Amino acid sequence: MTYTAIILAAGQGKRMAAGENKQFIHLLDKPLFIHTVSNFAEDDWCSQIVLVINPKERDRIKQLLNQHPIRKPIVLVNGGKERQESVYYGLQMIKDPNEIVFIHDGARPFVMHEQLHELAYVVKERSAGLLAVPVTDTIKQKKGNELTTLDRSTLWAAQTPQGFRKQLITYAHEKAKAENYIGTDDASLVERLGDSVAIVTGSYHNIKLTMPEDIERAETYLKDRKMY
Ligand SMILES: Nc1ccn([C@@H]2O[C@H](COP(=O)(O)OP(=O)(O)OP(=O)(O)O)[C@@H](O)[C@H]2O)c(=O)n1
Ligand SMILES: C[C@](O)(CO)[C@H](O)COP(=O)(O)O
Repeated sequence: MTYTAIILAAGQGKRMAAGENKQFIHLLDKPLFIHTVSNFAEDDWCSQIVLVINPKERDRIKQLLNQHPIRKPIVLVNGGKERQESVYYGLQMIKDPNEIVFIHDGARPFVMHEQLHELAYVVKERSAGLLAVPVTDTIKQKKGNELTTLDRSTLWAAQTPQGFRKQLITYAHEKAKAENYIGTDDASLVERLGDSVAIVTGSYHNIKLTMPEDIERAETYLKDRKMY
């Protein structure tokens, strides 16, 4: 079985406050996005990679890809202002409506290949799925001054990759766009069609590097070399 990976790297990394897109932060020997792209390139089931980038960073990205050769075809695509727009532009590069497409944050370098394969099986059967983990904190909802506690046994923290048949996720994006809906992930766009999305239990190691504190944790994982 094979899939196409859309890897998103067109953000700004504001919360990381590195003074530039966090994708360029060096984790030990390589920039963050190179770790993520290499991880997918090393998965035999990944047939091609669509890397979504900020057009202003194209030259720098190409230079870094030359310095760190990737053993899979890579298509570079210009992203948009919002993550959702960036995904949409990435989807335009895939022609086969039945293709299994994994949408993945460039900021998550540690997803394990076994989980990619589990997700591919699920998408083949069910058309839509994502990696997620049960939340471990108690989650409070604050509306004005009123605090309520959500039932933790029903809560999952969504990760990426999120996988779909190309036709389904493209339709979900087009509908969201037409209705000015912006979701924080891609699965939510399919959920609002009334379609079901399957959960594959992921790993707590599949972190998204978001805040400065995440860098130390990521380097520890890389030193252990247990992650991929
Ligand atoms: N317009 C955008 C915004 C985000 N992303 C990508 O989507 C992923 C998840 O987004 P996030 O972690 O929020 O990254 P940033 O948007 O860069 O971070 P911040 O929200 O802190 O600015 C990242 O790999 C980011 O590069 C993207 O391709 N295009
Ligand atoms: C898609 C995602 O990684 C799932 O947890 C998350 O919603 C992305 O959010 P961000 O604010 O764009 O990082």
